Amino acid sequence: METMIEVKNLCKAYTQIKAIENINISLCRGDVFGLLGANGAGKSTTIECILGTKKQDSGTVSILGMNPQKERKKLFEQVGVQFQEANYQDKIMVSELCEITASLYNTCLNYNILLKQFGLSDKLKSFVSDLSGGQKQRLFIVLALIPNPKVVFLDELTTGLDTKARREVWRSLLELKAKGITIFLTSHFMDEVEALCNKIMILNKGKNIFCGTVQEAITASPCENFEDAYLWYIDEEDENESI
Ligand SMILES: Nc1ncnc2c1ncn2[C@@H]1O[C@H](COP(=O)(O)OP(=O)(O)OP(=O)(O)O)[C@@H](O)[C@H]1O
Repeated sequence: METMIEVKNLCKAYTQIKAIENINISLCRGDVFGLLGANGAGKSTTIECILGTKKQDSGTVSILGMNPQKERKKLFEQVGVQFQEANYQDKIMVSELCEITASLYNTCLNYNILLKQFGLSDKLKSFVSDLSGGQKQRLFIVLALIPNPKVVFLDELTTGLDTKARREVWRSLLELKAKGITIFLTSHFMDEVEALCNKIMILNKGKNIFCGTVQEAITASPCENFEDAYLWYIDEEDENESI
């Protein structure tokens, strides 16, 4: 199986705390990986170190066989990233933002098709600033997909989306998975993780406390469903710490 993302012994500390410690992740073509953990567990730090926008203290990262800090330009032709808060000028239309994004890449998908897929066709001539929170979130996923990436990073995938929009995003992502795209996502919703991810990692205070499939997580816990199992892992860890 072709390895798309390989992270070895990734560590990063800030002045006050060790944000992540010895994180190892290996993802193949078509994997949908969910990085889970409470607020402050270290998910964003992990993603930023993997993308090379933060420098790790130690450990190595390879995406599509490239070093994200050294081969940025070449690598990011093939990697899509969903930004939580994009920096765009105030009065820009959806079509203009898509056009500008497309102009950054050598090869692109037709953004009109992507907008349709994510239910935004009728917003083509709207200002981005006039979109609802959920519409913006979907637009950011579209922007991440414009370069026709082999790997996409989606941070807090469906935060702020209504039930129907979430289901539509899931459906679109499963289509991407079927095409062999590797998806790295973070989410606070266990139903979403269950529906999409074939591999998960639970972080607690920067440490990997579980890595495997959703089913393995349930089986290795005393719980019957994934959300209970997730909470059990985190509580278990916190209790061990306080002993
Ligand atoms: N620039 C920074 N300087 C100092 N500490 C930081 C910095 N960024 C993050 N931290 C700390 O590192 C820890 C991990 O933060 P991180 O943002 O990676 O967590 P997260 O899992 O993404 O959280 P959330 O779900 O709230 O987005 C937290 O304790 C946070 O306070």
